Amino acid sequence: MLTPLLVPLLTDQALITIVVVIAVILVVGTTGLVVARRRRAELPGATKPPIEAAEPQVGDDAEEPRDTPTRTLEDAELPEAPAATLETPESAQGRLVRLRARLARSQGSLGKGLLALLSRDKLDEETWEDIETTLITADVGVGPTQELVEKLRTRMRVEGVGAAQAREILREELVALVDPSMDRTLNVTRKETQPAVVLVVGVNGTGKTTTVGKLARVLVAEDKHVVLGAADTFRAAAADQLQTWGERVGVRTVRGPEGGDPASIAFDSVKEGIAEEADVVLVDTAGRLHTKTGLMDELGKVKRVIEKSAEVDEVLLVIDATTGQNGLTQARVFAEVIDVTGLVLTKLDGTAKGGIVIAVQRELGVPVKLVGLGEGADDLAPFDPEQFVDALLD
Ligand SMILES: Nc1nc2c(ncn2[C@@H]2O[C@H](COP(=O)(O)OP(=O)(O)OP(=O)(O)O)[C@@H](O)[C@H]2O)c(=O)[nH]1
Repeated sequence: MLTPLLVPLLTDQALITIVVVIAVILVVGTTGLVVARRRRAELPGATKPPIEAAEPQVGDDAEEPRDTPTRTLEDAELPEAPAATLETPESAQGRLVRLRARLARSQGSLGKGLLALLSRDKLDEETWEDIETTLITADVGVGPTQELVEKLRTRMRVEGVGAAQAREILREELVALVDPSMDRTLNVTRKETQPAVVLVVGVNGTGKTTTVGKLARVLVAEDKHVVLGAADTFRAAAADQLQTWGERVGVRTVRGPEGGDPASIAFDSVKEGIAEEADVVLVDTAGRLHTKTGLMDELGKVKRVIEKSAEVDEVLLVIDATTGQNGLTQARVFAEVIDVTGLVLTKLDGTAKGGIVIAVQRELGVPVKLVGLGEGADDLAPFDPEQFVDALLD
């Protein structure tokens, strides 16, 4: 410390030097304190965006010494992975019973309308004409309508009139018309060395992809090992849509590039099914206008290519029940290019024209095996003639 006595003894130069030294010490000290505080404020937890590290140059020291302990996986906090919860699909049995109310709601005008007419005290010509109109309006088709009216006329004449008889006779004749003798079993049983292969076809928008997804759930509920083939390479979102359906129940989807060759994806999915020893491979195909010959021919190719490695056990044609007579025309054209083994009638919940079940079976001689009764994941049911007719008359 300089005393007032010593000050006069120092030269001006020495005095300036001492003042400068003291000033430098003060500046360095203050800066050090500020830096230390800032560092503390930047410790983890601060929400500052990360600053991109400048490339290290030759001679630069590494920021952390090499002996700093490396954080192990246990130490690092990882973001929590979303739990992959698989859904448990409803078993196929009893689905139609659950969906009966929905069917009754949409088809009420057909069943209950017929019943009301038949229960009249007097069945005159006008009433029979009304019965015919009700059936035709519900898309039963001209042939089956005339057949049914003929039978009802005879039986009502012989067995008498009245609400109770009318209901019983109508029920029996409708069931006969829907034909319970047709084999509606889905061929989804694995053979010794290969999975069952199901090809799903139809016009765009009828509900093919949705049906494949729903069907996968039906099969998973039966403990079957399923592989999905996304051979709809035409609609960009179809493969994603299918994959999402599969992931919900732990089913793998084989897919290819957008716009790729559907036949090669179908082939790959069957190959995968064989390798995984799957029970069933479900192949979704692109929707196509039945009027476009080239696209229709492509379907034949898809089937032939699959058959190089496995038999195709089911070709399910998906028909949108709301399209009425147009659905019938589609069915006819598809049946010409590929052997359809079963029909799926979708959107029966959205139309009163349930008579299409009868008409389309007649047209193709192929049974309706499944019906779609809503957009819900388990709203696809095996078709049962008796339950169907009961729902109409409820
Ligand atoms: N209400 C109702 N909607 C259904 C049913 N089945 C399918 N849909 C709906 O119909 C629409 C079309 O279904 P998709 O499965 O995409 O049809 P797609 O035939 O695969 O269509 P493309 O790939 O364009 O050929 C979707 O909105 C489905 O939710 C059903 O049974 N009832």
